[in-house]
Amino acid sequence: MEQKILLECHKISKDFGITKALKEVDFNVPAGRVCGLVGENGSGKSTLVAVISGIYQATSGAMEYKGAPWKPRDVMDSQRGGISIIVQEAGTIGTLTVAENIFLGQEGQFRKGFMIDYRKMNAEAQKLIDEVGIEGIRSNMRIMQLNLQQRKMIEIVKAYQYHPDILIVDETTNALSHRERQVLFDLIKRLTAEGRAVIIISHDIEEVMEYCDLITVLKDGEMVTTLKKEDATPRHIKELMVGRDVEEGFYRTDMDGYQEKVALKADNITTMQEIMNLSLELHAGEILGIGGLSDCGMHTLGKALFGEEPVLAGSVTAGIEQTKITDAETAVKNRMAYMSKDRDEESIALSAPVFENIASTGYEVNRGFGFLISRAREKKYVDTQVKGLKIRCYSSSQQVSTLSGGNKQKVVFGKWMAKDFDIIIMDCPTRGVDIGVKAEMYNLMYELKRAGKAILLICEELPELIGMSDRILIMKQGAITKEFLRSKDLSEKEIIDYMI
Ligand SMILES: Nc1ncnc2c1ncn2[C@@H]1O[C@H](COP(=O)(O)OP(=O)(O)OP(=O)(O)O)[C@@H](O)[C@H]1O
Repeated sequence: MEQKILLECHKISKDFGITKALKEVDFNVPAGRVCGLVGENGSGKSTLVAVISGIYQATSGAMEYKGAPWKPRDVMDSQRGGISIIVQEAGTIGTLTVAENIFLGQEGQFRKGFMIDYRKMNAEAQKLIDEVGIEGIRSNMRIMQLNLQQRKMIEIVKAYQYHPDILIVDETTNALSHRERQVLFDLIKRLTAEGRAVIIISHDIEEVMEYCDLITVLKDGEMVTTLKKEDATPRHIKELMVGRDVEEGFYRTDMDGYQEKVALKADNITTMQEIMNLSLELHAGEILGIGGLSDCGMHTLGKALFGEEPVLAGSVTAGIEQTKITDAETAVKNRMAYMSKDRDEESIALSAPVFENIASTGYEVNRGFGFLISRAREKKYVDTQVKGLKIRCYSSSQQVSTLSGGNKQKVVFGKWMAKDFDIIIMDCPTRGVDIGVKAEMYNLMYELKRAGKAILLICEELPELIGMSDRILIMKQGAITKEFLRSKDLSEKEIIDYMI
């Protein structure tokens, strides 16, 4: 049965200076449906939903929502009208409580004379948290006490509080663990059952195929097509996105081993939170995968190994001399590198250009005579990464905050790939990047392995862990529960049993 159309976008265009992010895009959102938006990094997905939700005004084109013209002035205006968005970027403030974040800009409803009734605000926030189905977060906690995925869950509550007719979920699932994803998809099912609609942006094509009724493909700012789920296959969608046939299975296929030499060692380490008496050895030429649910401690482990999280007992040692790693500076001196999962907060300088971000890891190697930096050498250092990773920017002087999400991630990747290191800790390195670039990143990781580098791959995607690792350590409640060796027969199911 044909569904009533809630939102119609006619010929929407959006220019940012010389960048034409959207070119006359037509897009419809029917009631009771989940609409997927897919496309390569920088194809215009976030810009389209930003126009729909009032973050940006379109350069030209028109929208109609429930039969009336739709032109929200800003996000608040859009929320009041019935369209809420969970943005890709971090959308919470660390120093405020969960409840204050949820009701930011809406505090007036809790005013009692000159005061804010925080007890009532906390109770209302808790009610919403419970309604969404989130466990383990209290409304009076400070956001800074929460990890990235928990903060993302609060953004879901923030968007949900308006009981929107259209909920937009921009690249949210890649920040969430399996359990949290389920909470979000349960919420989406409830909303669509009530006749509301959801727009999901995701690079996980299998996820899009599972949950979306309609799938719209964008390419270079243009709408390619909209397919019904029953008419789509993952391969066809990928082909439409990239513009050519995409090979399935882009992981390494070899069964090569790794060297005996230990590059990094954790000996019985315990941290303030999460890690308890954990030991591991990472070898030269090895990709050691670390998997588990998001609260298993694997992200903290990455930080602890790089000296960014205090180790209360036990020790971390690295390099030929097995130097004790107590802080990030010592880690870098011992030829270690670290890519954090929390891209915007911990991995890049958003307000700086692409050039400075990548060049920041190369001051030593790009030095000419004395302390002067060789501009030519530095330019080559940056250009190699921009070209190799196809970072979509009008020039390397573009500010990183104005890049698309996946292109920001490429900057993080490029900045570390440019540097010469022996050991790298990668926490969710392919988060938010499109399939073409993922393949390129996997290739680079394999090249690093072959060159004898030691790679610790912290990852929530089991196919990636299985496809890339020489060994996999599964963690649960801060400890290692199982070790798997590289095998062609290893299945996701076998691993999951040790995660939950
Ligand atoms: N504020 C801005 N200023 C300048 N350019 C911008 C701005 N916002 C987006 N762009 C550009 O518009 C283009 C489309 O970006 P958009 O974020 O919509 O892509 P996307 O499809 O969501 O990509 P991703 O999958 O990487 O998130 C990119 O080239 C991006 O650099």
